[in-house]
Amino acid sequence: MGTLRDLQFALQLKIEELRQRDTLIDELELELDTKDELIRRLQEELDRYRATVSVSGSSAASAGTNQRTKRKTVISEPFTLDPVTLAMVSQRSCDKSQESQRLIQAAFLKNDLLKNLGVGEIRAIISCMYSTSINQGCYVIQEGTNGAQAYVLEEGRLDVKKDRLTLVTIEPGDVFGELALLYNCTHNYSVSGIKVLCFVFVDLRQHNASNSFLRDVGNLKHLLLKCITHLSYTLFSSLHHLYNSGVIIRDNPWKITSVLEFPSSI
Ligand SMILES: Nc1ncnc2c1ncn2[C@@H]1O[C@@H]2COP(=O)(O)O[C@H]2[C@H]1O
Repeated sequence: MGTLRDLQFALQLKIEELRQRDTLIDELELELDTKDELIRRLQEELDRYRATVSVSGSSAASAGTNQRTKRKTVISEPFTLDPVTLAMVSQRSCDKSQESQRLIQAAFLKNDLLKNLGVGEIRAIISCMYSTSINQGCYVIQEGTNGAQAYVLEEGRLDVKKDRLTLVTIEPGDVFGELALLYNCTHNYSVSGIKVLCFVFVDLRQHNASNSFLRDVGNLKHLLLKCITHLSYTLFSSLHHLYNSGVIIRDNPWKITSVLEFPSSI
């Protein structure tokens, strides 16, 4: 049987062993964090690469239906969309030419709020968008109305107005109406034009599930939230404040520097 001194010595050895293990765990956790970050960046790179490949030229379009179908099922991590839903969405797609799809995709990729979606997710949304035309002198969006839809302009020109004053002009390939939709508030600006063609992106949060098409694609509402989670909280607060006080924020000078989770109330 060991003496008290032996036991104390054994205890110290154990304590030292535990300390070394703690240090090792800390190091491994750090390494894991670094690898997670690397994976995230590579995933972003991959998404960007896939988007570029699919946007570039019609040669990709002629590469065969099989390849395209396969690409449609690619979903970016960590925001996953149920593959079954995505498949159903794709099958029920509203027909669009390759050219229109490229125009919408490019519009999404140059929009600060939408560009962080994965390429598979952008395609899922595109497949649900439908085409509409606006007659001469019509308002596409009226200031103060609910943000139920967002649009991509296909043809023509539109004016963004506040108190009848034109602030900016929307060109083909621009997304508009997305601010009220994503901030879940009313439009702060009116948008009107002469003879335009738009693609409409419906807010799935505001439709009841009785419509089977919308019920099937109901999961896409998470994509809207994903757009918002890609903005830092500070940036969002500033934008939200400016947006609600009627200041133009679309061409904002801020850069998105970090990715933070939002409180669930947003
Ligand atoms: N500089 C701008 N400032 C604010 N809105 C703009 C600007 N340019 C285009 N818009 C669009 O005009 C839309 C009006 O409706 P929303 O406020 O929902 O979203 C707005 C934007 O999509």
